[in-house]
Amino acid sequence: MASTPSPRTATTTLQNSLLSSSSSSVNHNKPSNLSFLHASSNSSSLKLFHSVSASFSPSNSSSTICNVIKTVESADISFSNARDLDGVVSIPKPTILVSEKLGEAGLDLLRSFGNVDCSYDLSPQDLCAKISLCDALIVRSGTKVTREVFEAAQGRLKVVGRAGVGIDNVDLQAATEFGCLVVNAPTANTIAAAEHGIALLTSMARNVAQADASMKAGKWLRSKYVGVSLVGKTLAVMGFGKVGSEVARRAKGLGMHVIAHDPYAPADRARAIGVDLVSFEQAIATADFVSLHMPLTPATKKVFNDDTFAKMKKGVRLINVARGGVIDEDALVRALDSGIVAQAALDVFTVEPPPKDSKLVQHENVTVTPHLGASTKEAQEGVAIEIAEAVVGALNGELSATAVNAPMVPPEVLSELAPYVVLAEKLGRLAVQLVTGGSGIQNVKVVYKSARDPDSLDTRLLRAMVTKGIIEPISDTIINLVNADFSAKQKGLRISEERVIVDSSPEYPVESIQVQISNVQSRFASALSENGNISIEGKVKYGVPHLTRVGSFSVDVSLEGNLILCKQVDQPGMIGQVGNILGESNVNVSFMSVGRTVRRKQAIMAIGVDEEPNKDTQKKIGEVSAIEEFVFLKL
Ligand SMILES: NC(=O)C1=CN([C@@H]2O[C@H](COP(=O)(O)OP(=O)(O)OC[C@H]3O[C@@H](n4cnc5c(N)ncnc54)[C@H](O)[C@@H]3O)[C@@H](O)[C@H]2O)C=CC1
Ligand SMILES: O=C(O)C(=O)COP(=O)(O)O
Repeated sequence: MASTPSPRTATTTLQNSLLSSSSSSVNHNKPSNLSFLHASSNSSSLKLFHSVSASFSPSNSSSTICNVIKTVESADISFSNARDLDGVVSIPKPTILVSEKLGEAGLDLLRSFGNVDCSYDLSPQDLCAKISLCDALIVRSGTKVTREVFEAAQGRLKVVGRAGVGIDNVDLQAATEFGCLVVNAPTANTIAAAEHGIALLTSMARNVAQADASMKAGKWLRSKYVGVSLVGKTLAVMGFGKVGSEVARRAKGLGMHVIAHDPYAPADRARAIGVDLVSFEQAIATADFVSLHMPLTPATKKVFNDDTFAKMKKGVRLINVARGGVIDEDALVRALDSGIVAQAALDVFTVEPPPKDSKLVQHENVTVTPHLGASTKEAQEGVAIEIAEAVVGALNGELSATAVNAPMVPPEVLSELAPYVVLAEKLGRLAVQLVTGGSGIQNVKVVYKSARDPDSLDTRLLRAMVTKGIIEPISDTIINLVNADFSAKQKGLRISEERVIVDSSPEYPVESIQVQISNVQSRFASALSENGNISIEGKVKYGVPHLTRVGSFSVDVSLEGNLILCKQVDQPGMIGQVGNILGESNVNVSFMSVGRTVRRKQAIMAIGVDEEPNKDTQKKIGEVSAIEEFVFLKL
């Protein structure tokens, strides 16, 4: 193949980084699963190969690890191959479809790399019709990138770029199944969203939108639109992440007393800007204003509902620039009608756009904006550049720090580590559930005992899976090998690793994995080791992950289903008593293990259960006199 690059093509870097000119198969050892461009040496025909990537969702980690090894060859790429006059084969430019308005600087960057098709307001049918001619798609929150879109792409779509934070409009599972990388731009619109939150807060307090509408209708209603002052009032920031902390900082500047609720934010980061982290109940019961900045996850869906509104101060005011789905919108209408909520200012809605006759939108005490949080010139330029760089990088086959669905590990490493990957995630998931809400997690240490030389043990995937286990239950980010470190850093989480070389068989990559979380309180004090850290350890036995240590106690339970940990006085009959209570409420016990430090003193009982025991059953377990503490953990 000729080596002179054509200036009219965008292929130089592609060729340099990805082109495998002599092999006819995908190079699995290359630590990238994006696109491998292969030019056959005896043919001018260019083919694009996709390696199917794995999704590491908790429910399917082991099966998809096997899938990752599968490689499929796509059809010939459809942009035509061209030869320059001097005979140099030029690879056609990729086509990038931009389906929503994107800043010019980002578009310029994309145009310098590929053919850019800006087609806004496409119907779902039109999007599906176009997508098979596109290598990349860039969207904001208005385009639904559904399974149908990936199906219609017929294997050509390599990357979807979300020019913003929330990726709830992209079917990530489908993207992963179709081998399509999804990247987002998580930082460039933080300030814009925070400023919009403050704009809604202040304009709501002074009835700016309502007064403006009434004047335009020819009225002069000075006494109707008397507002409320902000100084000295309490603002509860729900979700103390990137946007929430910037809102808090600004509200302090307005003279407000700011508290925040975020079970996973470090208290010292809040204290540094004069904000107290409090419990959910305390936040909603004491606030005059409540501003929402948490992600939409199963745990936060409709978390503001009839029950929570009933616990709020009468006359509370609510701001939402996060996601509409965290509020039960019907319950909010009821709370507004009853006066519990005096006013609400909303930028986001469960369905966007909301129905024209939405009672919430039409309510006279509600101020609305059409999802404008990220819509400043500056944020849109920033987001556009951030996403354009990520998409171009992905088309070049580079690792992306903001990839949300693409693990990149050689298949042979994956297959060997598969059971340890499951163990690592489960240990992370267990460890985070042992932390008392509100403690804030900062330091996590993962200790691998292994007989292997450190150089021949690649722990990136294991570390990523521990990180995934810790972060996913508390965020809407999907963690994988690519974004694990980035996400941990974003959340102020320091994950350190230690290798302990043991004298056992190097046939197995890892003997045990220990996860330690330091400087936190535990819901289960016995999980604290002598040095005060939450510490749990697991091993893989016959291919199945097992929990082998909790704090200073040895146990041996396979990590399947759910787990109850009890600390009790080591005496006869304990297994029977707890087993009976579970049996009476039809909770099936899959295994039990008792570990103790000293005979007839304290012991830990680990009980695997298929079903989640209800509150009554848990209460009964807690009432067994010899049981000192217990905790229910979902695996
Ligand atoms: N309206 C708009 O145009 C925009 C909306 N957003 C939305 O704002 C939200 C926040 O975005 P970022 O600050 O960038 O995300 P982030 O990930 O930095 O912060 C989210 C915080 O919520 C916390 N959290 C998780 N579960 C929680 C719970 N149950 N209760 C309280 N806190 C909880 C997390 O620990 C984290 O600190 C997201 O939903 C995002 O989609 C972001 C940008 C623009
Ligand atoms: O970044 C986010 O999460 C947003 O909600 C911004 O949405 P947008 O890009 O303005 O449609």
